[in-house]
Amino acid sequence: MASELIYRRHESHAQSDSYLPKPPKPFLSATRAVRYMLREQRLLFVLLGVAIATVFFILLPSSSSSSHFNHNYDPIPTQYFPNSESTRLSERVVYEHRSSFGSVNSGGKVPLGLKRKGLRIVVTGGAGFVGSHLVDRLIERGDSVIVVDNFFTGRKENVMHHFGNHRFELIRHDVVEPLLLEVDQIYHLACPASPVHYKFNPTNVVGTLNMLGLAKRVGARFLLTSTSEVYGDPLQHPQVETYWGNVNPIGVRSCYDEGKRTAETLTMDYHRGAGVKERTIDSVEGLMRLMEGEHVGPFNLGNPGEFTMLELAQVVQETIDPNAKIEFRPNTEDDPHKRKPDITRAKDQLGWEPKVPLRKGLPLMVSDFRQRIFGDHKEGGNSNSGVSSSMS
Ligand SMILES: O=C(O)[C@H]1O[C@H](OP(=O)(O)OP(=O)(O)OC[C@H]2O[C@@H](n3ccc(=O)[nH]c3=O)[C@H](O)[C@@H]2O)[C@H](O)[C@@H](O)[C@@H]1O
Repeated sequence: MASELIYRRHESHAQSDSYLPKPPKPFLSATRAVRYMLREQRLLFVLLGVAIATVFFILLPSSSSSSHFNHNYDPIPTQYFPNSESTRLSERVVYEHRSSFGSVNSGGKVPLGLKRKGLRIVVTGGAGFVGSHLVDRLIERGDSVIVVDNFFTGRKENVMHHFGNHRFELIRHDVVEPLLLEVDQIYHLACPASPVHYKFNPTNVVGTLNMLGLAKRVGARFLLTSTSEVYGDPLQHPQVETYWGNVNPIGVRSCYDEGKRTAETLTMDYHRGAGVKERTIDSVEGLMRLMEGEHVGPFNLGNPGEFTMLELAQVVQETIDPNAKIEFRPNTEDDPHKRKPDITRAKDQLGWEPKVPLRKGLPLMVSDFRQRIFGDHKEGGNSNSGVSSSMS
């Protein structure tokens, strides 16, 4: 195309004798342009124009990208960096990349390699106490989470703040019925966890079996939250993971104890396929470390601090409600007399140990429940949460 145009111009020069304009002298035209600009302070206006344009282009990307930040962008979570110093540095670099690309690339693409690929994770019992905190952490980390819960003791309100997030789904489903989902990881927490409930509910052996079946079918990593109840009324103190426990198989609480023990058995049976499990949890952090690691078999994740029920009730009075009444009631049959997890394995292999002492943790737990149940954001109110009055 370009060569054709040049050719035509040559052609017209050859044909026209009447008017031959002088070829422009580059030097002359430049001086003419300079003179033009100097005349009547035009140069000043040109420079002013350039300055305004520059300011515009500098401000525009940053202001538009800040709105991208608020709506589209998940910064790489801090836990993926080994220390806080490198975290700050890396985040700053990421934000800078984002703001400069954001204005150019209206599609909002993040440069390859800057964002960790989110996992698809199912959390059964995700509407419960531990489960909902776990879900918060997974969503915060950038994963896609499906909560499966029959709301037996859990509440929709515990996860409602994620409604509208495209990485969150909630399914009302009883895990005793099979379920087919495409996921990378399964946290199996669904369980009637308190004595009030589990006595009336045949254990979730079938639920565990279903979830293990799902894990096997889709090749997902599996984590079962078990319980220290599997140690029964222990004859060994403290209890290490290899302790087999002392459970009355026909007692009133045995449906829970034996149910979880069977769930552990099934998990290990499936593992001789592929699986991970652990016992007694008090920490979402510990759960996540377990899931992300290459460990197999039970881990005690619990607080090895020992106190009597009376001491616990007194701490409740001191830290939560001085007016809470302590009532003495008969113990449930087969209740363990003494229990203390040995957490050496968790310390050595996961680098995990509980960080929150009882006196600090109890008020935190109460205010968490208050917030969930009453939507109450105030600390130290007078309302009795019900935690203290029924202690025996
Ligand atoms: O440490 C423990 O011993 C227990 O800790 C947690 O239980 P937690 O969060 O304290 O109890 P809940 O708040 O009652 O959560 C259990 C969840 O499972 C759900 N669930 C229960 C029973 C059932 O059949 N299906 C089901 O989805 C409940 O609705 C609830 O959302 C774990 O979820 C239990 O697996 C574990 O045994």
